[in-house]
Amino acid sequence: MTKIAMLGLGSMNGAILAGLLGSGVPAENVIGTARSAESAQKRSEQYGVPMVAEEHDGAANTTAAAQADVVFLGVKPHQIVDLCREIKDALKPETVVVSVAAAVTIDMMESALAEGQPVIRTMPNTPMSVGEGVVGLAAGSHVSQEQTQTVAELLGASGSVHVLTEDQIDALTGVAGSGPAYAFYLAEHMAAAGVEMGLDPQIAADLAAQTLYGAGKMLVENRGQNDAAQLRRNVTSPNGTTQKAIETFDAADMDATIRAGAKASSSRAAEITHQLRG
Ligand SMILES: NC(=O)C1=CN([C@@H]2O[C@H](COP(=O)(O)OP(=O)(O)OC[C@H]3O[C@@H](n4cnc5c(N)ncnc54)[C@H](O)[C@@H]3O)[C@@H](O)[C@H]2O)C=CC1
Ligand SMILES: O=C(O)[C@@H]1CCC=N1
Repeated sequence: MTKIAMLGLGSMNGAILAGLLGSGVPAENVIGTARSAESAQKRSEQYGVPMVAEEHDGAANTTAAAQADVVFLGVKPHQIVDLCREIKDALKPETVVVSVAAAVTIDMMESALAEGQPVIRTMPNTPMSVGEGVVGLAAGSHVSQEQTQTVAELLGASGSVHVLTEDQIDALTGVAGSGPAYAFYLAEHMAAAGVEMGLDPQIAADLAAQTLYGAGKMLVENRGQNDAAQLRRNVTSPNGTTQKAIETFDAADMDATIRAGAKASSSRAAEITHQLRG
């Protein structure tokens, strides 16, 4: 069975790991690393996988990477290239290096690794932790179809996988990578409105959460039949309550604001790429 190393087991790698474990990958086939001993201890208790802290063992990343068939890089974008350099000589030639980082390009990683090392750039989102994620995947120059398939299958257990060209990854970041935050933002403010109108905060939060969950489920189950606009129209009675809410959103240009926000996320990814190139 595929041996997996998760270097930098924080929020995003943790979300992927939760999905992997939920899909039946045995915990003993995974090894994780974190910077601090405290964080390693916490993640080990959370997921039941062996963890090594860089703070305790300077060779934590190389030791973990050397054992793996697939290595997930889950550190911050500005740390990815250094981490590639660090593990370069420890990797088996056929080990696939999978980055989850925004903005770090395949060529940046390939240049920091041994010639011919397979690299896959992904952009996942945190709902992978509950098996409902989205992940975009772009394969580097030295990745076989079988290797892409192996990684797509690992990730596919926790969400829908879209194989894209690398120049489409930033767009996916703007819609889906950052997207859960847009939904949480909506939930925050729907609940706040409920509290302002006199509801108990816990009840208001539950109403917002369940409404977004139910609406999301309807969107998914109606794919190919009724799109988001049609489902919205189905809720909107002429001259009724929903119409008033949507008119209020339109008057504030919320449609344009949401598009601008998603594009700003995508542009920020491109800007970070530019900064990382120096
Ligand atoms: N949080 C999110 O929703 C998403 C994050 N990402 C990407 O995931 C990456 C990580 O982001 P988060 O998980 O949010 O950050 P995080 O801070 O939760 O996780 C980073 C982890 O890396 C560890 N770390 C730092 N330096 C290390 C080193 N030298 N060796 C081993 N471990 C080290 C830290 O201890 C921490 O556990 C970023 O590159 C980000 O672009 C991608 C999609 C979504
Ligand atoms: O905010 C970020 O930079 C990361 C990448 C996509 C979602 N979170």
